[in-house]
Amino acid sequence: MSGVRVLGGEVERGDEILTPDALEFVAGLHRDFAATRDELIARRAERRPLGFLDETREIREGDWRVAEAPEPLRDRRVEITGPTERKMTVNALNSGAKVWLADLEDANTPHWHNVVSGQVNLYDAARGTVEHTSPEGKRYTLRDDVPRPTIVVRPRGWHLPERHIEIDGKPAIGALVDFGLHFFHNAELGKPYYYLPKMESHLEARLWNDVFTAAQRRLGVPHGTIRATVLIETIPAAFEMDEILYELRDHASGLNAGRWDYLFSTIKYFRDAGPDFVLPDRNSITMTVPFMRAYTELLVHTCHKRGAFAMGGMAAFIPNRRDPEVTRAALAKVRDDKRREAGDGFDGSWVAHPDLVPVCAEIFDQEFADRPNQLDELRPEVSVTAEQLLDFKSADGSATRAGVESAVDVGVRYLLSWLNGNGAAAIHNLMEDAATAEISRSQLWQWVHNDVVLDDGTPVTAELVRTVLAQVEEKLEGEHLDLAVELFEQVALADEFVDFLTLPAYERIG
Ligand SMILES: CC(=O)SCCNC(=O)CCNC(=O)[C@H](O)C(C)(C)COP(=O)(O)OP(=O)(O)OC[C@H]1O[C@@H](n2cnc3c(N)ncnc32)[C@H](O)[C@@H]1OP(=O)(O)O
Ligand SMILES: O=CC(=O)O
Ligand SMILES: [Mg+2]
Repeated sequence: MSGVRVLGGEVERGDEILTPDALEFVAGLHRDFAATRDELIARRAERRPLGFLDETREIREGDWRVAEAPEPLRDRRVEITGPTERKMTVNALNSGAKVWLADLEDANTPHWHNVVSGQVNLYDAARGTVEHTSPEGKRYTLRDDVPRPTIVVRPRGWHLPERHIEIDGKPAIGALVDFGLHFFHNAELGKPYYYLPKMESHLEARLWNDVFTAAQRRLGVPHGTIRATVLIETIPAAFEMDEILYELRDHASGLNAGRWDYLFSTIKYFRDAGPDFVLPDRNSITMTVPFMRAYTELLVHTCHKRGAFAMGGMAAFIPNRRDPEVTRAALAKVRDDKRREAGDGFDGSWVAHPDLVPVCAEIFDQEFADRPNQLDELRPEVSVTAEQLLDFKSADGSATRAGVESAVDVGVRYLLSWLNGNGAAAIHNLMEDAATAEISRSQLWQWVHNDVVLDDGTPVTAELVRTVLAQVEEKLEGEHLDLAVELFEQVALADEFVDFLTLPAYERIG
């Protein structure tokens, strides 16, 4: 295992995951692909003018399809997402969903402990041996009377390092650590399925495809065993849906409309582009706003033309078992969201909480009748232009004081949770994770840097944000509060826009 050093501390059963052979496997992927990954990350900073690419016209106009879905991925009508913490792993597997998106990304803080224990839990989950006893003595075991979801793992995006593993003197790449360790230990079970986050181009999809091809060859796994669903959750990727599927066509199983990161990416890409690109308060940008609708319509159309699954996204409303009124409102809103997606042709959707599984199932059951999906809904009438995707003026609403206060409050609370190791949190009855927190802070950055004036006539300045930040700090407490406030100020206000809030935050955790 020359050239590989594990710098992270001991984690229970970590030796079963961080074996010399597994680390050698990850290092092999790193040596082959790190340079390309670095180049592609650097390319992102160019922020080219957006439009459908001339050089790939033949791919868009060509007649090709992705590989047919394997049996465990033919019916994806309800996918529950969640971190790979042990209790939640058991709960997700018992939830009745068709798929569990085991999240090493938006819902996870990549503390070394979470990275390694997440792999332990995934190992046990894949083998049906996961169980847990809570500190209060409650036993969690897998139920025999509920069909077990197919597990689809979401590794970190290309941007995050994993500095607890050093390869040839450099930090490892989070994406290759998460994928590599999972594939190495679980490929033999025949269902290495992944969700791929935050890509910005088909060249990044080509990189994943090359990683998959190499990984399968090295372990003697047949080409095409891996299946990946790509999140279309950045604005540049919306212009390359066909191309992304094409690059991954032997391994592709679908695209997902990751609405929260998509909004974040939109704000980030056009953060300094002037008033036509400024978005109003987060809660006024719903999925029926024309530019968001253009995105989901194009996604369903593209997927079904290519035989790929179109997966819906996350409504952030979550039930509260202690508050029936909150639960009733959340269920109604989630039901509306899933109804729209099912009617638009999606093949299934995401839920954040076990109590939402039946709601989503009911809607898609009705829509599918006796079909396992609706790949046959080709939506030939859909035609989406670049102008429609970029028509941000189509979002009605304004920037408000409540919007500023909520962005600061949610952003700081989320960072506090993240620093404490919980990458997803219920805040004011909404699911908040890395993607939604990115919207909070990037929106403030955009408003401050574009001289936005609130609907009550107040200009949004750094000073205003700092004043609200001080008020929020007063209300909160917790071990890492100072750090959460400091990080929030940096990611919301620093002159040089921070690409991802998780980058500086990661520097500060163990
Ligand atoms: C933008 C995106 O990327 S979306 C995808 C990423 N985000 C996510 O995956 C978020 C997933 N959801 C969650 O993490 C959680 O639901 C939260 C943090 C929002 C709320 O969690 P809690 O406050 O624990 O909710 P609540 O108290 O209602 O939970 C009730 C039970 O359901 C379990 N539960 C809640 N959500 C989940 C889930 N997603 N998966 C598995 N179990 C869950 C809890 O563990 C708890 O179990 P228990 O009764 O055995 O103790
Ligand atoms: O990952 C999903 C999103 O909405 O972001
Ligand atoms: Mg996301």
